[in-house]
Order: sequence, then structure tokens, then C-alpha cells
Amino acid sequence: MAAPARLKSTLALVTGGGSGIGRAVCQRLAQEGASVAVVDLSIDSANDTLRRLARDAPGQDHVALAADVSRSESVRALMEQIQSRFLAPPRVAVNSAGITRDEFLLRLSEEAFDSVLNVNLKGTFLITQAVAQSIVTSGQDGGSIINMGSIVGKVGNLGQGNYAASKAGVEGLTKTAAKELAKFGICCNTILPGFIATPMTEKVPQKVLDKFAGMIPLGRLGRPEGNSPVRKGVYSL
Ligand SMILES: CCCCCCCCCCCCCC(=O)CC(=O)SCCNC(=O)CCNC(=O)[C@H](O)C(C)(C)COP(=O)(O)OP(=O)(O)OC[C@H]1O[C@@H](n2cnc3c(N)ncnc32)[C@H](O)[C@@H]1OP(=O)(O)O
Ligand SMILES: NC(=O)C1=CN([C@@H]2O[C@H](COP(=O)(O)OP(=O)(O)OC[C@H]3O[C@@H](n4cnc5c(N)ncnc54)[C@H](O)[C@@H]3O)[C@@H](O)[C@H]2O)C=CC1
Repeated sequence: MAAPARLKSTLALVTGGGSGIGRAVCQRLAQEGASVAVVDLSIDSANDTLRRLARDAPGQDHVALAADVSRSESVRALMEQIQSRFLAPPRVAVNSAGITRDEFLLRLSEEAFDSVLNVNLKGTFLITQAVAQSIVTSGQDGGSIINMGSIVGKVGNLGQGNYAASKAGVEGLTKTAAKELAKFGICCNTILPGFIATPMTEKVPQKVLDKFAGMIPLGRLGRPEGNSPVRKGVYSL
């Protein structure tokens, strides 16, 4: 007998839903009965995820939407699209959109620093603010915002000064959001995965991946489906 759908009639927004961890999160949320807004810079990738949701969870109202989380006008337009289609704010929002532009510090360009901080940190800020504002304005009784950090934000990593800063920032932003938004019934959490095999990690030199795989008890990278924040209590509204 199938487990009860714990997120029936819940609207979930997932940025970066077109790939990797974000796609796996969309699939898991849909399995739990949620209607999922798959948001990604690449509408083709978002539509690919949408096709999988329609196949695996037919009959639920899912949508694919293009947005650039690093640009406030794009986030504003996204929230307007969500409101006009669902007539309500998301109850769950997962900030999974992210990029890397790895380089050693002495060679790291300002552009590579800025682009990673703009997507990973500012993008998380813009979505968190917009979703929280929509919940407060609507009078909805709370929600859950889950932000993808990284263990790199805690311990640093060779070649990732920009990325590490962005993920450390996501953690600090999320802790502050949790303190400020609790009075509206909105809980905010950060997930800090280790290496998960996705298109993001495909860019990592094999010799580096081999080094890290050797540090991992299973001897391999994690898998996106094993990392969905749904397992980590996204439904703990
Ligand atoms: C609680 C326990 C924590 C344990 C530590 C966990 C921290 C790291 C785990 C990260 C897991 C989460 C990852 C994540 O959030 C998603 C991502 O960010 S995926 C991308 C991860 N990126 C990297 O790890 C950077 C990999 N490195 C590179 O891409 C290139 O090296 C770089 C572009 C920086 C430079 O390229 P190049 O000039 O060609 O130099 P080489 O590649 O030849 O490297 C020179 C030398 O340095 C070694 N090296 C490079 N990066 C790392 C690294 N991250 N860790 C260890 N060693 C590294 C490389 O192996 C070479 O060594 P040699 O012996 O000289 O061959
Ligand atoms: N894969 C890993 O080892 C780890 C990943 N993470 C984090 O998890 C999140 C997801 O990572 P992956 O699934 O591995 O990456 P991925 O590269 O597979 O997917 C990232 C998605 O974000 C989208 N995106 C990029 N910039 C965007 C923007 N400006 N606006 C909207 N969408 C944008 C991309 O199009 C892509 O579909 C990221 O925040 C990443 O930093 C954290 C720890 C480990």
C-alpha cells in the first residue's frame, strides 16, 4: 500500500528544478502529492523535468517556468506568474539553483566571483524574500523555505573561494530568515550536501573526484535522489 501523500494540495516552488538535485526534489515533492512549479534558467531543462512529473505523477497540476534567480525583475515576474496561475503563494520553496566557476584564488577573476555570488547567494536572497513576502501578504498560515548550501561553505575547498563564500552566505542568510520569519509560521533551513553526482560535478577533474571518493565510506559520490530535502523534513511546516 502506497504511503499517504503528505503534501496533497501543497504548492511547491523549486529553483534549479531543471537538473540534478533540484530535479530530484521536484520528483520527490510530486510523489508526495505536491503541485510543483519547476523553475530554471533553462526552460528546456525545466520542461524536461515537467515531462517526468507528468509521467510519474499524472493528474497533479505542475508547471515549468523560466526565471533568472539573480535578477530581481525576473523573480518578480516569476512570482506574478505563480500567483496568476495558482491564486496562492508557494507553501514550500526550495532554492536549488546554483553555479560554480572554480579557479584558484590567485587566478580567480572578479567576474567569476561576482557571477557565483549573484546566482548562489543573491538568487537565494531574492527568492526567499519574494516567497516570504507572498506568504505574509496572502495571510497564508506559514510555509517552508529550504536552501541548498554546501559543506564547502563550512570547510572551504581548493579552487572554490567564490563558491565557498556564496554557500557560507546562504547559511547566514537562512539563519537570519529563520529568526525573522518564524513569527509568520515560515520555517527556513539550509541543506549542506557533500559531493552529489550531477552535471555540476561533471566539470570536476577526475583526479579530484577520485581523491574525494576515497574519503567517502561508500567510495562513491552521492546520488540526487538520495539527497532530496523532502527526506529532511520539507513537510515539517
Ligand atoms: C566534513 C568533512 C569535509 C571534508 C572536505 C570536503 C570539502 C570538499 C567537498 C565538496 C563537496 C560539495 C561540492 C559542491 O558543493 C558542489 C561543487 O562545488 S562541485 C565542484 C567542486 N570543485 C572542486 O572541488 C574544485 C576542483 N578543482 C578544479 O576544478 C581545478 O583543479 C581548478 C579549476 C581549481 C584548477 O585547475 P588546474 O589549474 O588545471 O589545476 P589542477 O586541476 O591540475 O589541480 C592542481 C592540483 O590541485 C589539486 N586539486 C585541485 N582542486 C582540488 C580540490 N578541490 N581538492 C583537492 N585537490 C585539488 C589537483 O588534484 C592537482 O593536484 P596534483 O597532485 O598536482 O595533480
Ligand atoms: N552536486 C553537488 O555535489 C552539490 C550541489 N550543491 C548545491 O545544490 C544545488 C543544486 O546543484 P546540482 O543539482 O548539483 O547542480 P546542477 O548544475 O545539476 O543544477 C543547477 C540548476 O540550476 C540552474 N540555474 C543556474 N543558474 C540559474 C539562475 N541564475 N536562475 C535559475 N536557475 C539557474 C541550472 O540551469 C541548473 O538546471 C546548487 O545550489 C549546488 O550549489 C551543494 C552541495 C553539493
